Amino acid sequence: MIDNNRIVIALDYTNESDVLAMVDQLEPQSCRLKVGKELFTYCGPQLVQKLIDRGFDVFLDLKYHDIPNTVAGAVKASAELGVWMVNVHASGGFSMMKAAAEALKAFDKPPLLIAVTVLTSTAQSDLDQLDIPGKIEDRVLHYAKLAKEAGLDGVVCSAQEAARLKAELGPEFLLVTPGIRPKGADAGDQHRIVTPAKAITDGSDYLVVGRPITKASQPLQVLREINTEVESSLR
Ligand SMILES: O=C(O)c1cc(=O)[nH]c(=O)n1[C@@H]1O[C@H](COP(=O)(O)O)[C@@H](O)[C@H]1O
Repeated sequence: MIDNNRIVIALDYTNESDVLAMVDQLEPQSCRLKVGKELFTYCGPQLVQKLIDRGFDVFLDLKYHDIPNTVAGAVKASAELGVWMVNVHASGGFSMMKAAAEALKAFDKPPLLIAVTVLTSTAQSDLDQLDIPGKIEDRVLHYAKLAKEAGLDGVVCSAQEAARLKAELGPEFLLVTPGIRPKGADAGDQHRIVTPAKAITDGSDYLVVGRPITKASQPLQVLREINTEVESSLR
């Protein structure tokens, strides 16, 4: 069962003091935290451990994409760190995803393992430029089906694809959706954006939100507003 704590804050900072200045204002009951490539490269597993020790669920977003043996080892390391969620790139392929899922079988309380489908910063024109055929939403669905078959718990996608994915893959398969923008917020480099209310209504399980909160003059106020929007959409 998923609770009402649906927001995952993307801590895309460059140093520990900025992270802790933000995290000290937050409570584990009102959000989860995401550590991505930038922060992890600056501050490493020690900071992840500090966030876990403060009682937060941590999504380690390193988007592993490598040979199956290497990804299995990296996923195992993240489980040993005690994170709540970890991700791989679905485009790494079925064998790679399966190896990652297998690596977690040895753990009593493994992290949720999810696959990134097509990045929310990707537009149809980007796929065309890469000479990748087909529509984004079809590719997302195809990758999500492969991830489910490989034994993963869910996918990262845009909430624009959430309704279709929930209908095709069932309620238990988790949808983690970045590219969340409250009405009027700056899209930045994101292309496939959705409001918190629409994301929840369409079936997103967890909403990843970075800059709309972290760059706000009053981050806590924005988090509260988003949580209120989420709660009323869940009712
Ligand atoms: O895996 C992710 O978290 C991710 C996948 C994706 O498709 N798009 C995406 O934006 N993300 C991450 O989600 C966060 C979104 O941040 P904002 O655009 O600032 O809200 C960033 O930390 C991204 O690295």
